[in-house]
Formats: sequence, structure tokens, C-alpha cells
Amino acid sequence: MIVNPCKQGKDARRVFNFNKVFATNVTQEQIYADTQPLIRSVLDGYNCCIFAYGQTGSGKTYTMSGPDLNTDETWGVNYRALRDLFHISRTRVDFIEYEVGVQMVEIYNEQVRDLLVIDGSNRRLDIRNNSQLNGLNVPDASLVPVKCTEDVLDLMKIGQRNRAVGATALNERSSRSHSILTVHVRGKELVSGSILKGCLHLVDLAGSERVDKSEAVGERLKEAQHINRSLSALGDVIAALAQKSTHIPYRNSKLTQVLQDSLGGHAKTLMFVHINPEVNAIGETISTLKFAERVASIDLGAARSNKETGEIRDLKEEISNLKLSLERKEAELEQLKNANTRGTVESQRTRAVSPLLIPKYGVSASLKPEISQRPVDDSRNFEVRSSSSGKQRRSRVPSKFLDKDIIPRMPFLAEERLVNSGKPRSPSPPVRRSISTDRGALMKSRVKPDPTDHTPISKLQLPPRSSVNKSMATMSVIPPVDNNGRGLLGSQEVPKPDNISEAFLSFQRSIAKKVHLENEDGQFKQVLNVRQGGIRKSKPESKVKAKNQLPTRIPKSDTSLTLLSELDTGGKMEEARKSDFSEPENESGLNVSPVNSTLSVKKLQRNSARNSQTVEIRELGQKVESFLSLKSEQKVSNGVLRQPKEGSNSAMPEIRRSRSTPRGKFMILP
Ligand SMILES: Nc1ncnc2c1ncn2[C@@H]1O[C@H](COP(=O)(O)OP(=O)(O)OP(=O)(O)O)[C@@H](O)[C@H]1O
Repeated sequence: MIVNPCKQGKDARRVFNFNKVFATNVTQEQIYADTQPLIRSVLDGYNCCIFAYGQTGSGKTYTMSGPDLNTDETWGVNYRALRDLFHISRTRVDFIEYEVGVQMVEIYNEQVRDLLVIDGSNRRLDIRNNSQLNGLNVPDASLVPVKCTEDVLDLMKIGQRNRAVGATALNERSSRSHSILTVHVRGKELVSGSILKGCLHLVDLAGSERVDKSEAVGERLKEAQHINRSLSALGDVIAALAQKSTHIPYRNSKLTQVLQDSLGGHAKTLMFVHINPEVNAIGETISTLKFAERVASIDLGAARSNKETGEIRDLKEEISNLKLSLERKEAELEQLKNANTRGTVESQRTRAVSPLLIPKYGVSASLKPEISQRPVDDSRNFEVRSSSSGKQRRSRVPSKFLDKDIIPRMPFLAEERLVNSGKPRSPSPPVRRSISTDRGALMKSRVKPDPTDHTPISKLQLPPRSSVNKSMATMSVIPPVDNNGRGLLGSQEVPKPDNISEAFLSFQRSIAKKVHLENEDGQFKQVLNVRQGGIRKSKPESKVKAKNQLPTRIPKSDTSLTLLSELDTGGKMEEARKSDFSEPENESGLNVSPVNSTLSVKKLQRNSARNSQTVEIRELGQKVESFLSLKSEQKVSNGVLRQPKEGSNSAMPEIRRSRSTPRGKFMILP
């Protein structure tokens, strides 16, 4: 209870609640007695923090360090704590092996300085709040191992000599900085091998002061401002912690940064609050006690021991090793990605150059489907189909589509620019030009020809056109070439109908051989049935064989063939089929006159002319008409209808050619 003698009644009394109140007559040993459990906790692997707070001249340094180091009776908490620490560690020597190290820093004018230096250097130190450092918030500060109390005393003397102290009106030896003595303890349990890590922060804060009372000017005033500011930041942190705020403003001062783990972590924290018993200091006393009351309301939760069992340590080591391994793998993966990106771009260009790798209709087992099927000049679509991710897409995009942002950074294209400088470009169309330019560049980079030879890609000699007279299966691997023997690289052309017709005619011949009609009349009927969409009904075997030869195209082709045939002939073709053309199989055909047959063929001719196959259908009509005329003449002359065994072979190719027309046209549809 604080009694203000200047006031009367209730206003003169203020009551505060604390864990312990020490009167002016208590000894240093009595004060330390309540602190000792924390020291034991440090040896058990806990982090602890003891700091002294109060206005200037209130006795903080007296409590923490003591007035005289030469007399152990007046030793403060720091020495007593370390003395106890060594004493307790010695009692555990059979179970735990301890190592103790000491750091001592000060925060002066918002700068962290090492107090355990003997060369007088005032090096600024950085603060790193990392729980892995286990209290080493200032890792660059000197960490001096100590074995006994004498070692600690020697270090304390060094630290006190280095600490900034100045005389003010309130304290002739006023601490102008916050002093932090950190004791690091590491214990190893001899039986289990477990590791205990604890640290103890012993903090002697600089005292808050009213500048008008301390009469601080100049450097003292600046120090006082820094001190008050940092203590205000400490008050903000304490208030935020007390209110369980989501944001704790640790970073507002070096002091709160250094003490972050102790204030808001899993440490055991004790605060000595010093007040000045003088009546004229009652204002500062009441404000200090209010602050202390707030600090006392903070619930830090359960403290946590830093004890690592053998398993945990092994797991941590394993995690650490895995992290290192993962980092290495990621680095390797990154290198592979970079290499793959370069390789893919080059490979893409390589494929574009080779005529064997870009057939429009060919199928190569070594190629991916999207590559073999893509239209050569549709590189953008190809890219979309062949890429599953943006990265791949970017790496595989042909350069002509990305020349605005990627090409300038590619060295081999820069090389190309040098090669092509001063040379006119190929006169080919724009689309082909862009493609041929890339290919030409790549060819140069791969083959390394004579540097004076800058032949455009459009003039490259590609393999000559292969024969198409074998079968459709061989046709599928034919490199696409035009009539001049050049490859169809980058061209939007489609093969000319003549070539396809020839190729398809070869295929039809092959089909015809496999069907192997026994006689020419059978062949004749076969042709007619095909023309009228009846091949599936009359000769299902031939269709099956055809399917076996064309695994992908035939089914579609057959369907379309039927549709096209019906479209070509219409219902009138049915009449033609029932009339003269079924004559060899139907005895009633004897009644059909040549005139009717000719009329039927002419009707077929007219219907066909309405469609796109006019020329070939007309030719077919003419051939059949002449053939029927010949038959009519024979029939008239002999009076008996004979099957045309002789000479029919010579006419068959022509008829087959007409049969192949719709199928061939279907095949070249894109
Ligand atoms: N319990 C005490 N018994 C006797 N003297 C004391 C006691 N506490 C403090 N003093 C004396 O009061 C004076 C100021 O004490 P001290 O320097 O410890 O105050 P401080 O809070 O550290 O001040 P500052 O914040 O300015 O550093 C000292 O001369 C010290 O000897």
C-alpha cells in the first residue's frame, strides 16, 4: 500500500498486489532466496529471465550486481545465481555433464554492444530471434566459457568496466544502458545421452527518469530519451501481452527484441520492480507499480524444457540431413530444368529441320503422336496440345511465336542474326519464311556447313518422293513432298488430288488382289456394287480385309464411301444396278436392251455431274457406256450373252480408278 502524504483520505492510499514485497531492510541473500528456483530450472533445461525495472537510482544495479564485488555478502543476484549454478551442477556431476558459457551485452542508445571485450571496441551487434539458437539472440557477442565462480567474477568486472555509466543529478553512477548478462547452460545426461539446454537472462535495465529531475543535458539527455523510449516500448509489449493481443510490438526497440523469448516465449520470467521510498518520487513510484501490476497479470503459460532425448536428437539430425539433401536435390533439379529447357528448344528446332520428323500424314514410331500429326505450319496448336504446363510450353514454343521476348536472349539466334546479316531472305511466303528461317539457322548450327553457304531452307534438297504404288501402309510413311520433289515443310498445301488418286488407286489394286475375284464378271459386279454402296452386302470379306490393311482410316472411309456413293448415284442408280449391270447374274437381264443400259449410264452420268466428282464419273460413264455398247454388239451378233472374259482385264483398271475416287478423296480430307 502506497500512502501519499500530500493527500488525504482514500485518495492518499493506493493498493497493489504482488507476489512478494521486500522492505528496505532485507539482505541480498533474502532477495536471492526467492530467485534460486529459477536457477535450478535453468539447469533442468528451461529458459529463465530475471530483470530489474525501476526509476533511476532506485537500486536496480544494487540488486542485480551488488555494491561491492569483493564482498560476497553484498553480491547481487548475478553472482549468486552463477555461484548457485556451479554448485548445483557439481551436485549432478555423476548424472549430467554441464557446460556453462556467458555473454554480456548492453543496449546503449539503441545499439547492442558486447561488454566482454578487452580491446575497447564498440562493435554493433545484430539481434536474431531464432528459437534454434536457444537464447543466442545476439550470436555475435562473445560467448565465454566459465568453469567456476571466479571466472564469472572476472568477466563481470570486465563488463562493468565497459558499461556506459554517467553521473546525473539523481545517481552519481547511473547506468545509461540496459545490461544483459546471459548464461548459457548445456547439460548432457550421461546415461540417456539426452541434452539439456537452458539459458538465463539477467537484465539490469536503465532507469526511467524525468529529465527535469535528472537535469540531463547533452549526451545524458540523449541517453535518457533512448532509455525512456525503450522502456515505453517494453511497456507496450507488456500491455499487448497482458491483453493477449494478436500483435506484440517486439520490434519497436532493441530491448524488447532481445527479451522477446523471455517475455512471450516459454521461459520462466521474474521481474524485480524497484521503487524509491522518497516522498518526492511518489509519482514515479505509482506509475512504476502500475506497470508492475500489468506485468504480473501476464500469463506466459507453461514453461517448456529444452530437453532432447536421444531419439529426438537423432530425429532432429535426420531432419537436418533431409533438409540438406532436399536442398541439394532442388539445386540439381533446377540445373536439370535449365539444361532441359535449352535442350528442348534445340531439339524442337532439330525436329523441325529433319524431313523425316515432320510428315504430315506419315507415322513414325519414334515420334510422339502430337508431333507426327500436327500440321507443320500450325505450331501454335501443336504447342498447346503437346504441353501440359506453362513451363513446358514456354520451353517448347517454336521461336517464331516468342521472338519478341525470348529470341533476343537466345545465343544461337543471336548467332543466326550475325550469319544472316546482309543476306536477303528467302522469297517464300511469310509463314514458310518464318519457319524456314528457324530451320535454316538450326541447320547451320548443327551441321556447321561452309559459313559462306546460306542456302534458305526452302531450297534444301529433301529426299525424293517415294513410290506410292505399293500399299497404303507404305504410303503412311512417305515423307510429304510436292510435285517438284520438295518437302511440304511449313506449307499449307495439301497433296494434289492426282497424287492421292494414284496412291489410292494402288491401294485399291491391292484390295482388289486380296479380294481375288475368280473371274472378270465377279470383278465387274464388285465394281458396280461398290459404286452403288453395295460392297458390304455383296462381299463382306473384302471389307474385312480392307480393314486389316487400313487400321485407322478404313472404317471411317467405308462409311463415307457409302454415303458418297449414295449421294452420287441417288435412287436412280438403283435402277441402273437392277437393270443392265446385274445382267451376268440375272437371267432377266437378257430382256434389258442396250438402249436402256445406255440410258441408265447416262442418268448416272448426269447425277454424278451434279456432284464434285464430275470428271471422273463422266469418264466412268463413258467407259461403261462403251463397254456396254460392246456387249450389246456381241449380244446382237451372237444372240447369246457371253461373259466378257477376253479383254476385260484391260478395262478393269479404268473402272477401279473410278471406284477409288470417292475413297481417295475422303482420305485426303484434313
Ligand atoms: N537496498 C539498498 N541498500 C543500500 N543502498 C542501496 C540499496 N539500493 C540501492 N542503494 C544505493 O542507491 C544508489 C543507487 O542505486 P543503483 O545504482 O543500484 O540504482 P539504479 O536503479 O541502478 O540507478 P540507475 O537506473 O540510474 O542505474 C546506489 O548508491 C546504491 O548503493
